[in-house]
Amino acid sequence: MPIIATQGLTMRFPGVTALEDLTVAVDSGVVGLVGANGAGKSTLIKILLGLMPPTSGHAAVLDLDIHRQGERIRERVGFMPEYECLPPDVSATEFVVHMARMCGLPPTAARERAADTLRHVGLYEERYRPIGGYSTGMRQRVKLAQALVHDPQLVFLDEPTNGLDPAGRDEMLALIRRIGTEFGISVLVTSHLLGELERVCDHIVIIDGGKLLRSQAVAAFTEVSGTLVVEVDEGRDQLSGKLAGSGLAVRPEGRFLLIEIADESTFDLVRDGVAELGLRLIRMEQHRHHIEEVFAAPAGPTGVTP
Ligand SMILES: Nc1ncnc2c1ncn2[C@@H]1O[C@H](COP(=O)(O)OP(=O)(O)OP(=O)(O)O)[C@@H](O)[C@H]1O
Repeated sequence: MPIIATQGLTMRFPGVTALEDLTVAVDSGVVGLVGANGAGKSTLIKILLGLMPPTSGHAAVLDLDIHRQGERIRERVGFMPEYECLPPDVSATEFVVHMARMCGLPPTAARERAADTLRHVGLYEERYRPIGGYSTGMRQRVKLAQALVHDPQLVFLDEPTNGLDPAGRDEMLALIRRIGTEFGISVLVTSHLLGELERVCDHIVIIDGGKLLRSQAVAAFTEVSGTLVVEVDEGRDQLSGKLAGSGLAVRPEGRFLLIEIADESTFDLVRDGVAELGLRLIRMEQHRHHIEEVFAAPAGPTGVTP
């Protein structure tokens, strides 16, 4: 059963079409929704939560109809909004307990769930301090905790890495991956950065101007290429010369040597070359495509998969 399925979903605001004839289905796991600012990501989330009826088309979330079963969808789906929505003068604990109570949990269960969830998202002693004094990273964690506190089957995370520094982004992305794997909760996460979602998602949906550009498993985007990446501690140029002399197509790129894999013997030639020169091999692995490279290339016959 797909966790999300849309059929001809269209949303028109006066003067702007936010979504246009969007038909897509995704299975459980960590799903990335990528698009530039204004592509229609937040609009799609609001429609999927049953908060805003589309102009036309249909959609189901966890097999529940957005037109008729919005309330049941919201019982089973957590939502982390993009915008700032936290009260500054209460603590994270008070806020998340309140949200758990709003979801129908009795007082003791709400307190226990809130404590567990805040710990899972990495908020410890600071959870007793007013939210007003929190960093952006801490606020994002509180928003995430309130989305998870009622133990949903699926969470929608709208731009969770927004405003975070590189270390904060990495931590948030790792947390999102854990939600999908350790906690077993499916995730729909939006970002305008394709590269960061590639790292944590099983499947990527790309929209542009409200239209579906691509929907594909990440593994299919990042299939291994015919290039071998080799890194040695020192002696990169020496090795490059030796391998070229053995008939391999070699080119340096930064600290690495990129070598075209002719056949199985390529691996042996590299191993022997490194050993004969007495170099220290740090890395030898088959290069993987990144999603961004796929998009930089002109669309081939299999380019668009609606
Ligand atoms: N309530 C509204 N009334 C009018 N236009 C709207 C409304 N909500 C969204 N839009 C427009 O619809 C388009 C899609 O907006 P949406 O917020 O869904 O994009 P997004 O991909 O989430 O972008 P961002 O990352 O900037 O939030 C934009 O052109 C936006 O201005």
